[in-house]
Amino acid sequence: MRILVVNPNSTASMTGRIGAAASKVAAPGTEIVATNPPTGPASIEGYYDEALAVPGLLAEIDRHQRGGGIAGTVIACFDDVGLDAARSLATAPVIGICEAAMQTAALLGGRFSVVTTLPRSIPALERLAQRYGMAGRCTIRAAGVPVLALEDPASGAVERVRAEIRRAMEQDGAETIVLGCAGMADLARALSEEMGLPVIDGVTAAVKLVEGLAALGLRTSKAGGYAPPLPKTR
Ligand SMILES: O=C(O)C[C@H]1NC(=O)NC1=O
Repeated sequence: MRILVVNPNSTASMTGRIGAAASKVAAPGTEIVATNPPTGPASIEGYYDEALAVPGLLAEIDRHQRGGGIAGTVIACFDDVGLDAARSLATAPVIGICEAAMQTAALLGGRFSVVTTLPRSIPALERLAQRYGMAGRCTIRAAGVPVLALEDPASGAVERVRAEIRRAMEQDGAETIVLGCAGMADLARALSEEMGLPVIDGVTAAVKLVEGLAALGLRTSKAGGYAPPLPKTR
């Protein structure tokens, strides 16, 4: 099967790391097609960037869907940007990494903490926690690093993520940790071992969810809100 993993921001190096993390967990026979829009925000840090990223995201999904053979799509941005629109456009399942990570955390423990990048992203993620029924069992924190600092090994960003995870474990009673940025996808396994508790990345969790849904032959329902977009005729 082929799984489309779309990084909605336009930073190709981040897409490369996301695609590599996804490929590492993909089952034999699963091909990961990692892509990003050619234009749009280089990183998504708050509501304005989210809105700007949606047209490019939908164009990438449409382009690859027309090519055929896509078993499912992962929206590789922790803000789950454009998720409902993408589910309306797509025929196969569409999984946002925030929803995938939070649902996975709920299967592995009680309270969990999300560690994202900047404080300005926290309100949007709190809204998603409400939407996904997780608000009562999660704390959302920010490490205070710009998204693109994760692209620079010399930035100290990973150290700040580590320190915020430790604070979550000490202060929040976190039983699991969710990495709140697609740019952290390649950190989860090492951090799980280092911290001694499950550290969950939404990219890899979403890939396995898509594989499972595809294996069950399940697709997004078109019976209601996710019905295909209507042509606009006057
Ligand atoms: O705000 C964040 O860190 C999350 C989000 N921004 C982005 O460009 N990719 C992300 O996963």
